[in-house]
Amino acid sequence: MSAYCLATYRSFDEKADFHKKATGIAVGLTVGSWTELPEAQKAQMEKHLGKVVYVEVHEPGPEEPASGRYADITIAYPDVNFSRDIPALLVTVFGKLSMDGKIKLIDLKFSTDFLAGFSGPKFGMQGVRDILGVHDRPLLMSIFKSVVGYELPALREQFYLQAAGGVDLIKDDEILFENPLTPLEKRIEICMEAAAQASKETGQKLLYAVNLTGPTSKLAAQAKKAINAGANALLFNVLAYGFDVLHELSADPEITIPIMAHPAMAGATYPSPHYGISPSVLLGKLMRLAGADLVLFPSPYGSVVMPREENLAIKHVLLTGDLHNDYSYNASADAQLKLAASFPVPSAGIHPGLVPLILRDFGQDVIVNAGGGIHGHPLGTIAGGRAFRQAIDATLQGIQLRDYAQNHPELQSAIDTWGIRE
Ligand SMILES: CSCCC(=O)C(=O)COP(=O)(O)O
Repeated sequence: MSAYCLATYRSFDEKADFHKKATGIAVGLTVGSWTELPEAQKAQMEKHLGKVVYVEVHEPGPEEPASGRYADITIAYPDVNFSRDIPALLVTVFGKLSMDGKIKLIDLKFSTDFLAGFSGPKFGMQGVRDILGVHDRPLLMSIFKSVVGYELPALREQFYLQAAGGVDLIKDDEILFENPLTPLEKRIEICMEAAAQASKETGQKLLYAVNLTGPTSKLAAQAKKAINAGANALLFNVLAYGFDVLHELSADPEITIPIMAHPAMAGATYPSPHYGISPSVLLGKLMRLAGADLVLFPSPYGSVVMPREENLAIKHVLLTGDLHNDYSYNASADAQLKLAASFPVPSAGIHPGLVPLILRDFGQDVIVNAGGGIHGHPLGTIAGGRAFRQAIDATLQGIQLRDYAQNHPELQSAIDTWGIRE
């Protein structure tokens, strides 16, 4: 049987014949034209022809505006039409189509054959936990803040304060690029030194995700330079460089440390209900397929807000969701293709008073991540980390933050500053 990748779209139009539209997509994005072809050529082209799998029309009710009329359309694209890489798939299923009126790509399912071209996250959630030796609680990450224009000693101090507060991971700010004040190798050297110093005090291991930047053709070499300098994780702005670049980095056997995907620029693609690509595809399926070990995305709780159901859909595809389709499902081959889970990192504007909500939605399989919520703590950065750890401990023990805070001044001070969201 031929193999197909499936794309589902939500198409908005007040009057369109959506079945006709679906056929237009299936034919237009594959063989170009069909009914006009002579029979002999049809036989030859059949294996390249896209198929309409499903059209479900939503007619607006009496209270809804006509502009609310839409259809969910699923098209199967024959694998034979594209190479085994994410750019080829995306250009096939949503290249020109992304510019053709109100239409959003809301799901992608991959054939077993297509999935076979990807090994997914090298470490994944379990591998990151194994490196850190922490298996029984959510992890805590902090973000460097105000680092542009700083010199190495100031950076070292900021790193140490974050680490001493008990965080498990520290990431560079995504806007910290290669620069003369804090060049990559020097930055790694002083930060790993500070990590070792803090580790003697906290007894914890720590991952430092250094921002991998520069011209695309030099990124793999830069990553290896970072590893030689002692880096134990990489931060990568995936959407600025492209999913295929992440895939090449994650598949490179000499890149032996976890890769953390930053969502910078994702807001140019997912938020509109009518255009772009849904978050569970953009920040979920494609990130995991391309090999991100950890994936940051806006949370439903903080300063850059994403609706909760979209967050939960990202969580599902990063952790458990099968990426294959059922249309050309090959159970025995697919069993070998289980990709490791990517660690979800809901972020932006997170403070300790949000921890119960985060754990309610994500359970233990989450990294609680904060920049301002750690550095902005009134008692300082170390207290900021401690307040988060206390909020996590309290929530895991089923204790209300307010009660736990009575004997934990760092948490109390955080609650006084940011409050608690129920
Ligand atoms: C929108 S997800 C990326 C989060 C991020 O990188 C960040 O710097 C958030 O910082 P904050 O001070 O809002 O915790």
